[in-house]
Amino acid sequence: MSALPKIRPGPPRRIALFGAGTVGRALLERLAGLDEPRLRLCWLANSRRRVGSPDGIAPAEALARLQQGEPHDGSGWLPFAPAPGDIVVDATASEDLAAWHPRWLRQGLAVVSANKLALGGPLARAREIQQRVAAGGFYGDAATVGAGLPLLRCLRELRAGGDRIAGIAGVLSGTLAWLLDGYDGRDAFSARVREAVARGYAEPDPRVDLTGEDVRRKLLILARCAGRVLRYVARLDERGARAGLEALAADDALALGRGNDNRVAIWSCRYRERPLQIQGPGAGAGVTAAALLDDLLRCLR
Ligand SMILES: NC(=O)C1=CN([C@@H]2O[C@H](COP(=O)(O)OP(=O)(O)OC[C@H]3O[C@@H](n4cnc5c(N)ncnc54)[C@H](OP(=O)(O)O)[C@@H]3O)[C@@H](O)[C@H]2O)C=CC1
Ligand SMILES: N[C@@H](CC=O)C(=O)O
Repeated sequence: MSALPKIRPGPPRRIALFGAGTVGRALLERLAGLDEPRLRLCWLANSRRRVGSPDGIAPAEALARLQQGEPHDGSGWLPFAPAPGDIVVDATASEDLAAWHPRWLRQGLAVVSANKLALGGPLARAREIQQRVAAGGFYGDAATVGAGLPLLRCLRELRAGGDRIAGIAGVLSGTLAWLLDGYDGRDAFSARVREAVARGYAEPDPRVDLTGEDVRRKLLILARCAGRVLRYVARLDERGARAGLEALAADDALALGRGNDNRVAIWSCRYRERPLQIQGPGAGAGVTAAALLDDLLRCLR
């Protein structure tokens, strides 16, 4: 058994915490119990109010101080000149704040996020975050998938060891797992959903859980971490027809198209080992109108 890693000694790191809901409050409780002088809470905001103090805010008093705080516009702007070593914690589900993550990293700040919209959102943003981390930035994403289960860490360690991730399957929604576990249809499902919200399992908007959007975000984060790309693939074979999201290896034939490309592989008696492939823009007025004109001209033949 190895010894617990030592936390490096050093000056206090200032923390700016965005979000004082289920997760933000639980973090404040943990900070209050930790009594770690090197983590100094200096800034706290919810969507309406903010409170800041360069000398630090006692985590146990932070929520009471937030109630008296000044109005907050919901942006990720920090009221102090950010210094390297400062840490921003995003415990919101705010798209506006997710857009700040690359900007915070550019400012030299460390970012710790429970918000899945940064790594599970637009590709350009996720890529910039990955590039900043590769260049030495710190981005803590453990809470974004599995609420801290060592999933992303495990994938990274496998890949660092030269492994190639061939597939991932999982039950990734705590809310859906809890809603379906033992449900016998006797109680109203809506009452069960309300209880999942009260238990703090659900997203700020529980429709994000119920529609599968939360799982899609997590799958995207996992796929990006595993070096795979997501494509919505239609398959037709002797087992039947199906369509859905698939995580493909980056060099998979179906993953290579760009933009609005359709890419189709056809297996036949003739093309048994390597499929015949057709690729090109699969949507747009110009190409569609040209196809109509092709058919019109064929009528003349
Ligand atoms: N609950 C869970 O088990 C888990 C949650 N997560 C993630 O953690 C995040 C937070 O979830 P949870 O705590 O349950 O959600 P809550 O709805 O309980 O809390 C969200 C908090 O974010 C605040 N907020 C929203 N927009 C802004 C903004 N622009 N600036 C500052 N604060 C803002 C809200 O303010 P206000 O109070 O004013 O509305 C609220 O305090 C989500 O991204 C979720 O996906 C990740 C893993 C597990
Ligand atoms: N709403 C999410 C919370 C964790 O990410 C879930 O139910 O899994």
